[in-house]
Amino acid sequence: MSTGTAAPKVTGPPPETTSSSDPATPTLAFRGVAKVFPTGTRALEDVSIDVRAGEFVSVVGPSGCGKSTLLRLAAGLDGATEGEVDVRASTTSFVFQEATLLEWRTARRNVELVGELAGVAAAERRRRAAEALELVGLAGFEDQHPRSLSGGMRMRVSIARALVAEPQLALFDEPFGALDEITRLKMQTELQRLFQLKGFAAMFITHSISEAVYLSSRVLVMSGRPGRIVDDIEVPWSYPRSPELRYEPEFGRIVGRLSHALEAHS
Ligand SMILES: Nc1ncnc2c1ncn2[C@@H]1O[C@H](COP(=O)(O)OP(=O)(O)OP(=O)(O)O)[C@@H](O)[C@H]1O
Repeated sequence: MSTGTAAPKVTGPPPETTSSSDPATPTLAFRGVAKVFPTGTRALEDVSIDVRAGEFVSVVGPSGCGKSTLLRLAAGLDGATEGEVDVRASTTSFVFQEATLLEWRTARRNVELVGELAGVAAAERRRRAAEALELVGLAGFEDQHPRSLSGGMRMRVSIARALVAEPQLALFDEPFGALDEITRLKMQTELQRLFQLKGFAAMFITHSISEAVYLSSRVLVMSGRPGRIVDDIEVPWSYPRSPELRYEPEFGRIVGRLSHALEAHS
């Protein structure tokens, strides 16, 4: 048994042979995963999750229950102490709560960075970056620096940077947590549209139950630390979803069930 300082225990075939196109094979799978930090903190306990192509899975849970740890394991940024994390994606993108942009680069050059690191030719990089920025509604803002963009626009750049890599798996750690409510609702509408368009598998961490329900095909509820999956709720609506969905009685019923599950296991 390792203490969590070992190399990340992420398995799967080499990238060039991986594919998430077979719906029977999860793009991301946790199998009996536990995580104990060297400090002795037991963050996760017996977590098993499958996320398939075309699934948008949100995770909600009380503060400190291990949600970010779960995402870090999925990204290969840290290793499981017990169990296995199996990633079958040729490309994985990660979107953080902060947009984490390079301030001295324009929006376009922030998005181009992904291609630069991958050795993509300059003209092609530029084309892909322009396309990704247009997708997130930032056409015309390509040459602005992050400091002259609003919080919502900065997050759009961050999402464009994630999508330009054409990920099969996209991991989101509370990306809209720092935005005002109106911008947040707008970004939710945008993200589910992009999800439908691109068809990646998504794991999304949030403190907002209604955000989870609006965006997701499934919502997982974690218990208080050590985090375990205590509920797994399917959300019935197809994509794209109208913003008015939030006012449907069934939407409220699912939010209510999740709230009860959270309260019962906090
Ligand atoms: N590198 C680390 N070393 C030691 N303990 C850690 C480390 N990272 C996280 N923890 C602990 O593991 C537990 C889970 O942390 P994590 O950040 O995953 O929770 P979270 O559910 O994302 O929290 P929040 O909802 O407040 O963002 C916490 O008790 C935290 O203090």
